[in-house]
Amino acid sequence: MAEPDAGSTRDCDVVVLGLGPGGEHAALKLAEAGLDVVGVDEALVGGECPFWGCTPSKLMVRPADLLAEVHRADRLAGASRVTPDWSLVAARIREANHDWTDSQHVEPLEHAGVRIVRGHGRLAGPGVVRVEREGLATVLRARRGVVLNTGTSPARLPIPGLAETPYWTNREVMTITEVPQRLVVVGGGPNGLELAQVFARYGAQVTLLEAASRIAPHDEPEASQALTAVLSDEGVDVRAGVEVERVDHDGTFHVVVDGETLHADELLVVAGRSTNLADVGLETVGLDPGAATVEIDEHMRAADRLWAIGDITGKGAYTHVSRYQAAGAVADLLGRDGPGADYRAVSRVTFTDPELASVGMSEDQARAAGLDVRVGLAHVERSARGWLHGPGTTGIIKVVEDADRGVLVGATVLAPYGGEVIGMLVTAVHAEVPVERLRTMHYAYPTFHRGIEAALKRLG
Ligand SMILES: Cc1cc2nc3c(=O)[nH]c(=O)nc-3n(C[C@H](O)[C@H](O)[C@H](O)COP(=O)(O)OP(=O)(O)OC[C@H]3O[C@@H](n4cnc5c(N)ncnc54)[C@H](O)[C@@H]3O)c2cc1C
Ligand SMILES: NC(=O)c1ccc[n+]([C@@H]2O[C@H](COP(=O)([O-])OP(=O)(O)OC[C@H]3O[C@@H](n4cnc5c(N)ncnc54)[C@H](O)[C@@H]3O)[C@@H](O)[C@H]2O)c1
Repeated sequence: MAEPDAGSTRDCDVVVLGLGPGGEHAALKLAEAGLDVVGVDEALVGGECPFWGCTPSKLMVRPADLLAEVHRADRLAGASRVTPDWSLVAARIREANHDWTDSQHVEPLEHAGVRIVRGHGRLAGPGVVRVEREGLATVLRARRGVVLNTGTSPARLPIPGLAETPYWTNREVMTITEVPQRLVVVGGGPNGLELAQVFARYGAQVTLLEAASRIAPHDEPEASQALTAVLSDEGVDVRAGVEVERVDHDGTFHVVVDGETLHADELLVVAGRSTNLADVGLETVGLDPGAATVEIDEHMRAADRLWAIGDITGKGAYTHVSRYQAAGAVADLLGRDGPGADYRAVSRVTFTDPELASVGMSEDQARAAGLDVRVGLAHVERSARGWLHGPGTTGIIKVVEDADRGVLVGATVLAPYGGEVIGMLVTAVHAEVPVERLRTMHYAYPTFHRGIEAALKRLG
């Protein structure tokens, strides 16, 4: 469908400003429901996840895990040999995202009737969006309202010298064709952990720098500790509680950390994200333009004729949260009754090997919320399946109970397939299944999820 002429004014039912995973889904569903929808994006339709986030990073994780498995085969199956070849990884990423073009995202939208407008969009009052491209402005007037889904960008760290160097963010690293020999990674969150392990497995000498006192600082300390041991065993130099004082580049990166200078061929900074809210006209709808996130109610309403979804809402910077909120906003825009958004059982998975998965509250968060907390901890390597699985098996399962109510409010699984094992704990937290019922159910032998029974037995 033709793009509305730049320089024109156009009426429609809904404008979706920012087409990340949530915006894309909302635009599609609203158009399929018969509304006249305009979708606006200044870059690639589909957002961060398919082009520079989830998909390419997992296309790196999968082959890196295979390399590790082949090495483990030596001890379990027989001598094996593999020659790491990054060109296969790079080619698969390029193929998956059509060489960083977005026709595979645009076509289904246009097929459903969504009109795509390219350019930088700003709110210009309730239900109005002004899009600018190459000096021309298009004004979109939405009868029902605007869905805001502008997402995030890599946080800019105020480290002296850094901005003058050609360091990598998640954008550049997804396009590389060669693995550097020496890599420094700044940030020990999900991004840094996944990528540090990938590059170490592909032969890079990796140093991982985390400012907090431990990597994965938002996860359970037992998981951080176990994951630190895993990465260290694989040769990653894990340094937590450190400060990067300065960065210089003269063909080589020189990274000053607590007085010591590290030298690296590449520097990857994945130390958090900033929401894209500074220049979207929040003030024109009565919202604070300096806010880090947009406050929403349980139907994703943020202001008069404005719905907000995705990372900008601060409810969990994950693709599945963005899609979940999109579904809620669509239902509200279409006047359909439905349950309000519920974030008690948001799950998240860091795709290291073993996978670090969690749901709901950590022990510290539950205590801070004033709950009467009991925790149970089981070690994966001490379980039957852990022992059978052999090398590469380490981890924990930790459950957090609200003892007053006798239900789980959170859980963490660090284990092979941890992202799958967490599934039943998500159900337990979401549906508030009584711990007594969880304790008396069947757990197949010998599975990883059987470790949940062991953790439940230790609640105390
Ligand atoms: C390396 C990496 C790995 C990740 N891995 C995972 C994972 O495994 N699982 C997971 O659940 N999540 C993962 N995430 C997070 C996930 O990518 C995001 O949560 C997801 O993309 C949802 O973002 P969003 O819907 O808020 O919008 P985004 O994906 O950020 O998209 C926002 C869109 O809005 C556009 N835009 C912004 N401002 C404007 C404007 N003013 N005008 C017009 N257009 C605008 C942008 O161009 C962009 O297309 C990862 C993130 C990164 C960086
Ligand atoms: N598997 C997944 O679901 C997945 C994977 C990657 C990213 N993500 C999402 O993307 C978002 C961004 O991930 P991320 O890992 O880039 O950010 P993050 O904010 O989750 O973690 C960044 C880490 O960098 C550290 N840090 C900040 N400043 C630092 C400094 N100056 N020096 C050293 N360390 C510093 C922080 O303490 C933190 O541990 C996350 O919110 C996450 O939701 C999800």
